[in-house]
Amino acid sequence: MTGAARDDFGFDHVPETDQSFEEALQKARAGERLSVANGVELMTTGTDSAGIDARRKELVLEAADRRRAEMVGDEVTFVANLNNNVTTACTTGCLFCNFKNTAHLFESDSDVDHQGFTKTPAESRDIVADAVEMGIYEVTSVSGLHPALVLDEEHREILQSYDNPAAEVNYKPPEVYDADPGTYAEQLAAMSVDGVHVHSMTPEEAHHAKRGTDWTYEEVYRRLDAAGLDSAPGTAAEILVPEVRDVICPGKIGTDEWVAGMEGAMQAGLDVTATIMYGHVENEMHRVMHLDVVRDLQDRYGGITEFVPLSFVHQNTPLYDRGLVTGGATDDEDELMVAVARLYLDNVDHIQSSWVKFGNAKALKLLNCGADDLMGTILSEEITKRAGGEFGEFRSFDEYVDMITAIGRQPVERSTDYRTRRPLDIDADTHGPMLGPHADGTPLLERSRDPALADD
Ligand SMILES: C[S@@+](CC[C@H](N)C(=O)[O-])C[C@H]1O[C@@H](n2cnc3c(N)ncnc32)[C@H](O)[C@@H]1O
Ligand SMILES: Nc1c(NC[C@H](O)[C@H](O)[C@H](O)CO)[nH]c(=O)[nH]c1=O
Ligand SMILES: N[C@@H](Cc1ccc(O)cc1)C(=O)O
Ligand code: SF4
Repeated sequence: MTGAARDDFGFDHVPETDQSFEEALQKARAGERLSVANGVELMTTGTDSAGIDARRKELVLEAADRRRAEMVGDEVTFVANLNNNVTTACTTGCLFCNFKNTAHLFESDSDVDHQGFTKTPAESRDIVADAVEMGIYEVTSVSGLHPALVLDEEHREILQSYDNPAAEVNYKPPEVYDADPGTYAEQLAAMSVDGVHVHSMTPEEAHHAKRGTDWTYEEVYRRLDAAGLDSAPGTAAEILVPEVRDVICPGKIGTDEWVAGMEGAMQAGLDVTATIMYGHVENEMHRVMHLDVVRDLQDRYGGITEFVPLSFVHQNTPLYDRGLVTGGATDDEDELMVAVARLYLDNVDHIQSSWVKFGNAKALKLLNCGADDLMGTILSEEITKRAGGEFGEFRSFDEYVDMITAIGRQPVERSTDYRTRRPLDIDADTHGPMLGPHADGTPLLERSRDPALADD
């Protein structure tokens, strides 16, 4: 187990079943659909004894690795992408998050210093344009819920029509703040440089983009699509069980709302990803219940391109500061999370191993536990770094080739939706992206217009 005192929360859902580990393993090996009880048996290496059994764990990892090979083969994919976070101002206050800064600090009359930022649409465009010139295929943009951020001008008018917009619908006009983020539509349009793929608007952000209106998620995502959105990240999922959300993110949308947001995105024709953020107060039952919500959603809509296990980074977070946790997931837990995700999610093709959360060595190990994707180049990172993560903000194509060939697999540059795939020539002298609108095979940083980056 982790250092988390998980028994202290009095949860209704606990990792207990009337099933056996052996039966669950046998079903997993046979490719049969697993029940929640089966998943818990695998995730705990058996509820018949406490702690992780090393021999049983190896059997679960082996079954998941074999399933990965059957489902998607030996290629390891990654995407040439940039993270561009628009603002760190947020009013939600999730206890696992150190990315956000309390939104009122951003107001012009605040004299409290803070490390946060808000970019205007023009600033976002410049940052994305530079990365597109370097050869990226995708920009990922996730942000805090800034009170001045609205979907579009029609949304702003609706919010302004309330008697007390700040109290009723969490809206304050941009004039109150030092920097104006514009609207979501303006930000998406600004980031849509030369056809680069824009991956943005989590269900939490979509909820913010519809606050105070009777718009459906489908309608909101259609408007965002028209503004330039290409696919949506399924973060804000955390653990999709209400009793866990009550502890770690009471201000956030609930499980049903997250599902409704994802459904709306898929109804609007967008691909989505799905995530889990684990290794804090939750137990193995919660993790598997979460996988069940994702599998059910995928059965109904089929638009989830990948599942991303995000291991909780604890160092600088309120959960850790307040003593609610004493650490994150152990190596055993990370391995079993990836493996059981592969075995449980029989309808999701790709499982991501995140080097920014795990570091290179563990990320590679997880590619032998059921994962087949190694994330993206990202070029900059704020969420993990601010939480205390230590694995940097960028990986080059050369590093990707070195890492993936070191475990005997084939590196493949992918599009966000995985439909376009380019196996890399591992014998070439240098490796760079080829799929982005301006990509020509030159290594990413060599083509930067920003001298500070090019000198790296
Ligand atoms: C920081 S939020 C930004 C987007 C938006 N505000 C939202 O909540 O969807 C994106 C995701 O980062 C992840 N995250 C935040 N803090 C983290 C931490 N300390 N460790 C791991 N993941 C974290 C959470 O899964 C969260 O949903
Ligand atoms: N896993 C993390 C990601 N993943 C996003 C991917 O890089 C990519 O955008 C997605 O696969 C869609 O193509 N990004 C982070 O910033 N941090 C992560 O931990
Ligand atoms: N930005 C998120 C991760 C993420 C983004 C997009 C995705 O599709 C998946 C995961 C984080 O750092 O935690
Ligand atoms: S996870 Fe998202 S919603 Fe929660 S505090 Fe962080 S930025 Fe805000």
